[in-house]
Amino acid sequence: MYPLKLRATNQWLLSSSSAGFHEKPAISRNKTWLSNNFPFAKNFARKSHSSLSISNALTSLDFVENQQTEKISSRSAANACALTPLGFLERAAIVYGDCPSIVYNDTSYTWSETHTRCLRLASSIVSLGIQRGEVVSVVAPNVPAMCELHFAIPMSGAILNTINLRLDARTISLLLQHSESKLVFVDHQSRSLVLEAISMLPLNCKRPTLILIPDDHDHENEHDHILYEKLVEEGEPGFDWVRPESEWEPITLNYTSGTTSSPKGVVHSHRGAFLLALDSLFDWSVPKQPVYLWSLPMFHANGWGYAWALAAVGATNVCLRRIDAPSIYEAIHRYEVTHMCGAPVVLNMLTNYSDSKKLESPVHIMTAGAPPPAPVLDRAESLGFIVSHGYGLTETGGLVVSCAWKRQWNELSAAERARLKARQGVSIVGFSEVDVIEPESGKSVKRDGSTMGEIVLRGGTIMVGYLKDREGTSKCMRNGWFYTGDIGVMHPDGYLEVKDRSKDVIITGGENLSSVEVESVLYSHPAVNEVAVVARPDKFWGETPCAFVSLKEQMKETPTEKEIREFCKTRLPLYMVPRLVVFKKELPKTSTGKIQKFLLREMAKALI
Ligand SMILES: Nc1ncnc2c1ncn2[C@@H]1O[C@H](COP(=O)(O)OP(=O)(O)OP(=O)(O)O)[C@@H](O)[C@H]1O
Repeated sequence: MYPLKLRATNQWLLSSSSAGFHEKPAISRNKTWLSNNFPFAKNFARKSHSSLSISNALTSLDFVENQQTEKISSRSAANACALTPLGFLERAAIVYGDCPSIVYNDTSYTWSETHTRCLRLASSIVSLGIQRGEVVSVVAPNVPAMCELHFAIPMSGAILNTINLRLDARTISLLLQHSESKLVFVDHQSRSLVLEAISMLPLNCKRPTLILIPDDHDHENEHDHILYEKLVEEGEPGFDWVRPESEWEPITLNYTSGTTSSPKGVVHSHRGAFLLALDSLFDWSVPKQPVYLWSLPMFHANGWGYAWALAAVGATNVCLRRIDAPSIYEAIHRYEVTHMCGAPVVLNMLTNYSDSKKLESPVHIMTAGAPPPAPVLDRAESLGFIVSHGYGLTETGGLVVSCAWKRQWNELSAAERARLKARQGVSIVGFSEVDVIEPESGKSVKRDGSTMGEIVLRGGTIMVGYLKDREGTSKCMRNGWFYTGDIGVMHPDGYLEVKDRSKDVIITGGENLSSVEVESVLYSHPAVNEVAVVARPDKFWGETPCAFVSLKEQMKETPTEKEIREFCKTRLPLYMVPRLVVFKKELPKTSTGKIQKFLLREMAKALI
């Protein structure tokens, strides 16, 4: 376990030998931090002088390296400035200064206003006593403050921690305690939830200060708290924001969705966030000044990195408090939305919405977060959505694999196009590598589209590590790879396809069965709304597939279990056909919209 010291940015991942930490001279701390985290810094840690600061360190390191290699210096203060996505905002204020940055109900700002508001906020956060490297949390939906805080918090030198507002008070309390959060920005609708979470903190834990983000019309309870707009008003517009001294400094702490286990605290650096933001724009071919609808919660991995990336292209951020089909369609129409992101569950919701009609202009939608069934992709495209498909984890900062589309595929039938698009694809250009490996040997599996193995990744956007969890970090980051815990196949054309999470694979009669494949077939049934296939213990086969199905409400005739099984029998080998089909009104989901298969597995077990 890392005893977390968040007070100085370069202390945050120290090893447990930090008992005498405060007596150490600054350079010694920097050396420990650098050498703990970055292999290249090992030389520096051994050789550098004790009076150097971190920013000098890189220059000094090269100086030492260059002396050894007698090469011309390649890295200097002029070219080794820390990469950070925060600079996008300064540029946006110049290039797109009078263009819309954020729109939400009756509120709208320009990029110049957003820049000034973020500087003011950042200076107020510093005035509240927040130090470089301390954690500041946000519990809010996709409202303008959420966009601003993505810049303002790290511009104050603090680490941004967005918390999923659909969590319960107990979990939020645990996250606040784990992150040692000093300040919490709270949307007025989550106020009582967060107060309850704070009341659950252990007595010896210092309570974070609460900043209320009120609604335009709701002034109740305002007097109890520091108000968001007050921080904006009182802050310095010309604040010299706190730049990272090293690009490896943490910018954000994101907790995973908790689909398979308790949420893990994933830390990303300024460097990782910068690389991901630019690469994501490039990979999706996002043009300058798109109109982007915030249908993906920003609290989910910083909206897959787009919370920062959109400033680089001067986008209009269309904020949305409620994420449901009528609100999304209304916003698309009203603001002439060009781009949006959403998990497959959102695509499914949009395509099953009874009032949905063909879009007036095409909308680019990026989907990820769970396997998108081919029939859902097909339906979305027929409505006028241009769907792109990406794959990533909280640990990768956003989407690092995507189904790069080939022009010749446009000639194929709609069903074939959807089948190809349901594959996760290839590494995005600026990332490094994706592979599927045999667990025992670590060798790449055959590129035959059927041999399953674990998906591994490497690239500049992989997290720095899990907070206070050295063991968990080294478990998934080893042998030069990040181990995803996802099972996939590699197709002969080099495209990856996710088959399951390792915990969700069903082993029946010794055969590995992909629940995702069975689900995809069930999604093509006209009466099926949502489906999840899980393992059910079986004395003879070990496990058999059990399908949990929710049906579309508007169906006049509902299918029977036998009919659903017959439907599968004509499309799947017998061993993949669910032995049992359970109809449910709704399937249990995590707060990021992922079906909680572990709960369904327990239900399936109880059905024996
Ligand atoms: N395009 C995709 N297709 C299939 N699965 C995907 C896709 N994109 C993401 N995923 C799944 O989502 C996972 C990443 O989700 P996230 O980081 O939000 O947390 P989580 O894994 O759901 O939560 P926890 O790790 O706490 O269980 C991936 O490991 C993968 O299983």
